[in-house]
Amino acid sequence: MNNIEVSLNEKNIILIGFMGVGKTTAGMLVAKKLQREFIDIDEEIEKEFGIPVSEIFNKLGEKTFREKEKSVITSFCEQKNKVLSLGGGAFLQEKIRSVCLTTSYVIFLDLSFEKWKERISQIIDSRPVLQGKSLEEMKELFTKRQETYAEHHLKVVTDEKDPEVIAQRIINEFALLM
Ligand SMILES: Nc1ncnc2c1ncn2[C@@H]1O[C@H](COP(=O)(O)OP(=O)(O)O)[C@@H](O)[C@H]1O
Ligand SMILES: O=C(O)C1=C[C@@H](OP(=O)(O)O)[C@@H](O)[C@H](O)C1
Ligand SMILES: [Mg+2]
Repeated sequence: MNNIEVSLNEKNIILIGFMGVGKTTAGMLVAKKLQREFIDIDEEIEKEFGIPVSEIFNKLGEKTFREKEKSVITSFCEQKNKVLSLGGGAFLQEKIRSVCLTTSYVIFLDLSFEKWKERISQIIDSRPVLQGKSLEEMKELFTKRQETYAEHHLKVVTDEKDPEVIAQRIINEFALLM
C-alpha cells in the first residue's frame, strides 16, 4: 500500500506520546506525504488565547489549558482527513482518550528516555510542565506518563534521527493496519 492508498481512508490520524518525542515534527511530514491538513493542537490552543502555551499555563493556569485542550480536540475529532498532533498531556483526560480512540487512528510515538534526554535543552523553555524539574523528576514523569499512552491503535518507535524517515515509517506501519 502506498501513501495515496493510505490517504483514501478518511479517518483522522492522531499522534500521541510524551513531550518532545517529535509529534509535531513528524505529524507535519506525515500530513504532507498524505496530502492531508495538519493540525497541531497546541498551536490551535495558542491561537484561541492569543498567547503561547507557557503563558497560558502561567497566566491562566493549567486547568484552563486542559479544558480548552479537551474542547479543541473534541471538535477536530468531528472532522475527517486530518493529521492531528496532540500535546503530551492530552491523554491524561479520559474524555479525550475515548473520543480519539473511537473516531480516529491513534498512533503512539515511542522514544527511549536515553534518546529523549538529549532533547531537553531544545524543549525546556516552551514546556511549562518540565520547568523546575530535576532530571530524576523528569524521568519519573516520563515513566508515569507511559501508562496514559497504553491505549492506541499503533506504536511506532522514533529513535531514528531523520524526521522524514520517521514519517515514512509511520505511514508504512499504518498501512499494514488497514
Ligand atoms: N527525529 C528527531 N530527532 C532529533 N530531534 C528531533 C526529532 N524530531 C523532533 N526533534 C526535535 O525535538 C524537539 C521536539 O520536537 P516536537 O516535534 O516539537 O515534539 P512534540 O510535538 O512531541 O513535543 C524539537 O526541537 C525538534 O526539532
Ligand atoms: O505533556 C504535557 O503536559 C504538555 C505537552 C505539550 O505538548 P508537546 O507534547 O507537543 O510538547 C503542551 O501541550 C503543554 O506544554 C503540556
Ligand atoms: Mg507538539
